[in-house]
Amino acid sequence: MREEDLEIAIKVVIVGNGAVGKSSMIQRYCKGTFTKDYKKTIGVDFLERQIECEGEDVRLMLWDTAGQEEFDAITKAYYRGAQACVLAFSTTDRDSFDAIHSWELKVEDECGEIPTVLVQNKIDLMDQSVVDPEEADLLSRALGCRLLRTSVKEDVNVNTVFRHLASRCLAELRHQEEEYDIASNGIHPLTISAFGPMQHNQKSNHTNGTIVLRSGKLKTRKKKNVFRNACRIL
Ligand SMILES: Nc1nc2c(ncn2[C@@H]2O[C@H](COP(=O)(O)OP(=O)(O)OP(=O)(O)O)[C@@H](O)[C@H]2O)c(=O)[nH]1
Repeated sequence: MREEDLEIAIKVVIVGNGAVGKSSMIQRYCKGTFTKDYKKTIGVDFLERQIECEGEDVRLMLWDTAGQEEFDAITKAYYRGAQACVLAFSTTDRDSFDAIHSWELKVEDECGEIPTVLVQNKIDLMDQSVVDPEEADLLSRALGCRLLRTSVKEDVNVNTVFRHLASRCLAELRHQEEEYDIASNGIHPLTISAFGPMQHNQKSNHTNGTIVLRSGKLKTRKKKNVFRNACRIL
């Protein structure tokens, strides 16, 4: 098998309070649809989309998690193995903005530091905004991630969110591949593992018929966890 036959798979988790528009964002991105009805997510949901990014075939696996606290125990398990994260809040919901730090901590607890984007959704309702634009900018700077303002309803900036994350992940991957080359004189040690909710120490598994190859040994950096879990799939 040639390296160009391989595809890069990125697991992205979308987190944030209930009703900020997480499910709508994933539906919009993967299916091109939008519905006004609110049906709260029970536990987790999953959709995927294939894109081309910087000359690479990338499969984005988008994990939609319930924003309601009652599902916290279930959803946390699904953060594991994620390589990127969307932190979402709503323009019209102050609590959802105030809760961003705690969502960030929950994800970091399970995944370490991964490429993240802060998303302010529902900007079509800017006239009802309860979040000062400067506050949102400050928060994104404090988190060290980019802020993107979206309207899933009007399809504004949704593609940019996922393209930005894919691009950040590819940069991390390239960086880590360079580190391998140096560390292993060009020999890439690989193990096989499955994506999805998995234990930190899980090495080999098979779910949904998808095989994910992952690097067996990475240079460890403090809490940096991009692509420690999975990168290229058949
Ligand atoms: N005006 C407006 N409404 C939106 C937008 N995005 C989502 N909504 C609406 O907001 C409501 C909640 O959207 P969901 O996508 O179900 O929210 P969620 O974050 O997945 O909620 P949970 O599943 O409870 O975590 C729905 O009625 C959507 O139609 C947007 O950009 N603008």
